[in-house]
Formats: sequence, C-alpha cells, structure tokens
Amino acid sequence: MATAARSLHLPGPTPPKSSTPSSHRLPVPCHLRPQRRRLAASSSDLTSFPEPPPAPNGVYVPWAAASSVAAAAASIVVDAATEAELRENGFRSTRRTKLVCTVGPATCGAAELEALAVGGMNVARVNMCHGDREWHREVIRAVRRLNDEKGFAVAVMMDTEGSEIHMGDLGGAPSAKAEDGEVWTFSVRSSDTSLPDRIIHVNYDGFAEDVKAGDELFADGGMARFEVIEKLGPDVKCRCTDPGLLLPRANLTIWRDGSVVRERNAMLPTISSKDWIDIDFGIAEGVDFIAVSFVKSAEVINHLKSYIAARSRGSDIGVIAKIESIDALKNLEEIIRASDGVMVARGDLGAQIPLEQVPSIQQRIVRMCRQLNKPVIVASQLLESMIEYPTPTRAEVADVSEAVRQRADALMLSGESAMGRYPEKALSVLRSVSLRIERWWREEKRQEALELQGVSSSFSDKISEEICNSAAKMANNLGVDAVFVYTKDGYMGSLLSRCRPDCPIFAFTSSTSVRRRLNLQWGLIPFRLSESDDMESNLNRTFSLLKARGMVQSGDLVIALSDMLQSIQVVNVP
Ligand SMILES: Nc1ncnc2c1ncn2[C@@H]1O[C@H](COP(=O)(O)OP(=O)(O)O)[C@@H](O)[C@H]1O
Ligand SMILES: C=C(OP(=O)(O)O)C(=O)O
Ligand SMILES: [K+]
Ligand SMILES: [Mg+2]
Repeated sequence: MATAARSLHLPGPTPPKSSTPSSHRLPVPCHLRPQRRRLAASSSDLTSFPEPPPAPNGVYVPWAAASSVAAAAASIVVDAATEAELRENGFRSTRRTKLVCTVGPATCGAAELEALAVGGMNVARVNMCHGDREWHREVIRAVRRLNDEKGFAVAVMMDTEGSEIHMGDLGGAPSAKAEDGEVWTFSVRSSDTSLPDRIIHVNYDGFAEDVKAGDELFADGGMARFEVIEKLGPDVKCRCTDPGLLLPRANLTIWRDGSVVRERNAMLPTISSKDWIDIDFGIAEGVDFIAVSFVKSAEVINHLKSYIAARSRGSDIGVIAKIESIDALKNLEEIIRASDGVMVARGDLGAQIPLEQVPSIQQRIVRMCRQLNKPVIVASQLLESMIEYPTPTRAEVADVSEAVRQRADALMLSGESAMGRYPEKALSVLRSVSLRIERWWREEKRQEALELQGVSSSFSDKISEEICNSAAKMANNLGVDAVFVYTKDGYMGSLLSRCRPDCPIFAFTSSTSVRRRLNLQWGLIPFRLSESDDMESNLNRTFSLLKARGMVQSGDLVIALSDMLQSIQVVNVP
C-alpha cells in the first residue's frame, strides 16, 4: 500500500470554495437560498402562507413556502434540509442513509456549516484530537445557532482523543513530506519550541521504551511508513520506507514481525484524564453523541454512561463505540450491546489488522449492529481523494455504494470535510450515491433475507418489537406510502428503522433531543410534535398539519404506530 492522493499538495488555511457546478451537485432548493423570503414566525396557520416561489423544476409545490422558521411556531417541526429533500425527491424517495461530517478548518465558518446543513449533513462531528476547547465550543455553538435560527436539526457528535500514540503539531506546519530513504527522528522530548526539520515529537513517554530496532512505524494508519534504525535515549531514529505526507497529530502504530506491538501502550486507559475533561466540556455544551476512541471493552462504555447519567440530569447523550482496535474486535458483541451506536473506524482499524480483512469486518459489524438494534456509522476514507480533487474515484464510489447496500445507518466524512478542498462536493457525492443505490435496491425489490432476532428484554419492549416487525412487513406487502411512529423516547422509532422498510418512516417525538438523536438512524424522518394521550387526535392533528404543508395528501395510505398505546393502525389520510 503506497501513499494515496494525499501525498499531493494540501490546502492552505482557507481552502478555495468549490464554486464550479458538478454533476453530483443537486440544485440548492430555492427556499434555502440566501435571498429566500422569511415568513412571519407568529403564524400557526400553515395554509395561509403567501404564494410560494416556484420550485427549481418549475413545478408548483405547496410546502415550498412553509419555512421551518415559521413552522417552529406551529405544533409540528421538521428541519429545513429534510423538507427541501422531501420536496426535491418526493417523500417516497427521501434519502434513508444518514450523513456525518467532521468539522475542521475547512468548514468551521458559519457559511460553510450552513452549506453542509443544506447539503444534507445530519450530524456534525468534532474530534477532540485536534484544536482546543475554545475552537470546539465555537463550532458547537455555531451548529446550535444554525438549528435555532435556520430551522435545521443537525446533531453534534464529539470524539474523544483517547490514549493513542500520535505525533506532535509539526511546529505549526500544515504537513510535512517524508521521502523514501530519509532518516527521521521520533522523540519524546518536550516540544514547547518548534523542532528542527525531520524531528517529530511523540506524545507518549513510553514510546522509546516500547520500540526496538527493526520495528515498523506506521504514521496515519500506514499513509507513511518507517523502519526503526536505532534508539538514542529519548530519540528514535527511523528510515522512511514508504513515502507519504505527515499531518499534524497523525497517529503512530508500532509493528513487529507482522503484528501490532502492544506493550506498555496497550495498558493506557481508553478514556484519559484529558478525555474526561473533554467529556465534561461536551456535557456542558450539550452534545448529542460522544464517540469513544479505541474502545477495548464494554466496561468503559458502561462507566461513561453512568458518568453521563450522574452528571447531566435529564439529558440523554448517546455513547458511540469506535471500533478501531484488535481488542474491540475481540469483545465486539458486548461492546455493541453496551453502547448506543457504533462507528466502524476503518482508519485506525486498518492499521491494526491486515487491510484485506477490513471489508468483511465492516460487513460483520454492520449486520451485528442491526441485529442488536444499534445505529452504525461507516467511517474513514470513503472519498479520500476528494481531499484534493473535485471528483471521486470509481473505487470510492463503489465503496460508498457498498456501505449503502449493506444498509448502514450512516456514512461519515473525515478529512474530506474537515480540511479538504471540496467539502460540499464530497457531501453531495455521498448524498447522490446514497439516493441512487437506495432506489436501485427498492426497484430491484432486493429484500435481503436477514432474519431479525429478538432484541428486547422487557415484555413491553417485546410487544413494541413485534409490532414494528409486523408493521414493516405489512408496509412492504401493502405498498403503503409511509409509516408513522409516535415514539416518546425513540425506542420504537429505532425498532422500525431496524426493519429497513421500503417506505419512509415519519417519527414523531415531543423531545428535541430525541429528535436530534433519531437523525443518526436509517430511514427515520424525525419530527417534533407535542403529543396528547389521545392517539386519534394525534393522528388527525398530524394529518392536517402535514396536509397543510403538502407533505401528505388525501388518500395516502399510512401505517401508524404508537409506543404509548402499543397500537398499529392502517389508515387512509382523510
Ligand atoms: N479541529 C480540527 N482542527 C484542525 N484540523 C482538523 C480538525 N479536525 C480535523 N482536522 C484535520 O482533518 C483530518 C481528518 O480528521 P479526523 O479523521 O477526525 O482525524 P484523524 O485523521 O486525526 O484521526 C485530521 O487529520 C486533521 O488534519
Ligand atoms: C474514524 C476514525 O477515528 P479518527 O478519525 O478519530 O482517527 C478512524 O480511525 O477511522
Ligand atoms: K484519533
Ligand atoms: Mg481513529
């Protein structure tokens, strides 16, 4: 594996905006363009809005006028991006696969964040490996502002740094090129001052003790490789064997005789003391998900969950387990059971196991997550070449397609959106490939024969599960237009998503945070709706509100489920 496209030049601090139209880019819906009309936020009568502007294709679409800002005052809320997608694709063809974007220097500005939200970002991810807390605070608040002011419902995910071994900051340089045969020194000396050329600071004090002459050192999951020549106290001299680009704080993996070296570094805690402070920060800033790097066992997930429960009364932060080490693979099932979701972190995983094992392990994790009813994100290098270039490779498109075909809940951009030159284009490639593969799947009627095992522990949850399994089957057999699920805590919504039905799932919840968290789950279109105890009146109110916005029509066939009543109804929209 030689260096990839990364070894070419990298963007400076302000990457050029992608302004050229691309075949992947879908038109920005007119009501989301900057000059769009703002509607009175006080009105709750959605039918009385002024004549909307024509849709881009010239077809009159009634809900084009109903901006989410205005809708916030009414009793049903759906986000601006989803509404635009519903309009663009028709609601049967809305995107089922969710999209996560890592925010970095290329996308931290308000305009760039809004462009990602318009482009379909469901979750914004910040990685505590990089940047300081002040920077992350600004980004998290900018996302919240976007949600509050512009009617999006983007969830925020925060990744812990973890105790991985990584390089220092390269003295402020954006990158450094390691060439074949060059000798580089990796040193644990403190790097308060900028280091001379070809000397790299390593963050882990035990590094010089753990390595031996002859070991291989992988930087950034193998994007550049070195051989250890000799140790001189705190300095480790290495020769570059596979040239590549070194990025600030790139991780380092030590290999000996064909396997990863796990000496003292294997004893480092999964959540370091710096991570705990970052977690406090995340709780204080109200993030929706915390993704734990280098999880080794279920224990750490349980520990973090009880920590969060004790620290943040009433709030419900989802804990995502990043599967990126051999230990995680050993304890896979118990880790998935303990967590609220999983990330297939292929970047680091691919540095710990032979690369050719990554695809089958990805498939195994995706399947197991669906069996255990946990959302799963496929991450890293999906569109790596788009860090540099405006068009993906065919192989990358095939990789994205495969993750969509496996029916993963979500796809993630890392460097492509954090520091690449074409963040919006990369997102639009994920979006258009997802839509196309999902449609192909439905047209071909490829119902996979995945037999779902029972997941619920209590009898009441078991009833919900049976209802969802039956409803999904009925929905496919009857060809209904949508399934509506009234889900207080989101559990029934997730059980329905797990069945991956052909039609879209409208999920109604009264909680803003549940609604944001449902954003990570396949096929769910989350709405906020203040529900009453009376299902009949909930249903009628939903119908009239959605009809007024043109989101359903008289005669549409809907299956409605409620977790309060544990009911299932088949109804025509009156
Ligand atoms: N907050 C940030 N500040 C600066 N650079 C960032 C930030 N977040 C991400 N990046 C850049 O984007 C790249 C990809 O992001 P990510 O996959 O989250 O991290 P990593 O590659 O270190 O595991 C990083 O290597 C880094 O160069
Ligand atoms: C998603 C991953 O984690 P990070 O980007 O934080 O290294 C990965 O390793 O693939
Ligand atoms: K990391
Ligand atoms: Mg990683």
